[in-house]
Amino acid sequence: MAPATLIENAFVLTVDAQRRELPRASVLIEGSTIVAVSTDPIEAGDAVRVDGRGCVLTPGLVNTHHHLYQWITRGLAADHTLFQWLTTLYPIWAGIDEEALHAAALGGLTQLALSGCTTTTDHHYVFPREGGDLLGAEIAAAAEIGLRFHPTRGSMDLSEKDGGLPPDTVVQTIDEILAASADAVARWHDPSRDSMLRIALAPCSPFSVTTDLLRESAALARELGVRMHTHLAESVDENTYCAEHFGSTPLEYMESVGWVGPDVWFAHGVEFDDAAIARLAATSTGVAHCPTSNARLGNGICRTRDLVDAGVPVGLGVDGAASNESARMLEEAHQAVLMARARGGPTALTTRTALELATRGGARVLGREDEIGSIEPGKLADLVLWDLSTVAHRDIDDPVAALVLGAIPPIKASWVQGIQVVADGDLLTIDTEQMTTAVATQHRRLLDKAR
Ligand SMILES: Nc1nc2[nH]c(O)nc2c(=O)[nH]1
Repeated sequence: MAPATLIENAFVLTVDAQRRELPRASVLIEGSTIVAVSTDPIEAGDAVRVDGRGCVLTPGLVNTHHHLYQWITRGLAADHTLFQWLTTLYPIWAGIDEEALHAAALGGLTQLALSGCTTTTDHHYVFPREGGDLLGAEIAAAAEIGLRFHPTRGSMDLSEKDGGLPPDTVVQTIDEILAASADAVARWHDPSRDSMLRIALAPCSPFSVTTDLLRESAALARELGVRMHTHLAESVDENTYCAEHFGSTPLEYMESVGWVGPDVWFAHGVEFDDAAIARLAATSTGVAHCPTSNARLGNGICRTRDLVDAGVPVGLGVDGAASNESARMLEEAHQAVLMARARGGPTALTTRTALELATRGGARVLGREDEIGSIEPGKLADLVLWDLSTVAHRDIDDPVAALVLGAIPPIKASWVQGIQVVADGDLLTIDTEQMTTAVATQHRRLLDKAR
């Protein structure tokens, strides 16, 4: 068990139910859990002491949408629409294998950890025949880095020849997908309170999977007690596809196949209309808002204000690094504010709401609001101590403004499950130089394979 740790004299943004902000407070971690939060001195015996002066302590950020494999295909199809971008990249992604995914995941997870993320999901949906144990490779990477991980067993079964978007090389049969999904849950899913690893099922998008796969994946997920995730309402082209193929909007289609409820979350939701927002709220279906990716692909701006006002569970997501080359978690809070205000004016999203979406909002989307997402006794010790003493931050008096509107501050320390992962801006858990070399090698290898 990790030694007790006392973080002292930090500005603590609890993001708890009262949204308490404690200018000079201490937090005591014992084992995996926060045991005390106080503005009075905490008796901590021989706990390791961390000086939080000049720093702000937040809950660890929760990333609700990613495609880690894309770390090794950044910067391609830079000026394309979503459908053009996908059809350009599918043939390259068709070469992904265990080795490539392991390196890519280490790269993407490092970027997340160094931008304040302590829990991330991943939507892995490309399973080429010769790829090997792909989910196992990214699960190993997350364990090496030490992040709490919610990977999804993604899937595609509708290729171009059957009216879908992807080529034959990257789709599987329903039987293969369902067997692999059940196997992934049996091998890895840990439903316990302090779980570091939970699996969800995630057919890719309305234009890359069959209706049967959606129905059967939902039935299997509910039988196994795991969550469900997919891309939805991301672009106008997807609206057109759903209108032409199903005679409905994306959400009407998903609802018709059992895909709404508190165990479902959708990535993007740019195109949700008033009726969709009302249905999402009524069914407690979650949304992963990915502002940078939506802008990078020119898809538009999600109606965050309306989703939040309606009571929809909303978290933030960096999305894959092929559509968000930066893929830094705190940056999504910044972008969420900018995009909401570009769409809805200066009051459309406050900096504090953006911080909430990045923390307790994401925890709710992943069904972990009782365990992570705020700083309070009894919650798991997933914490980030941001150094606001730099020239970029120290004269911004409001720490939330400094964090959400300012440059991404260095991380003095972060903890996942009470174990320190980052110290003074560097990962403690892996050799980042070695990782950088492996990423470059795998990037080259994957592009060469596609030639
Ligand atoms: N932003 C993204 N949208 C997608 N839709 C789909 O089917 N795949 C993707 C993806 O990788 N990124």
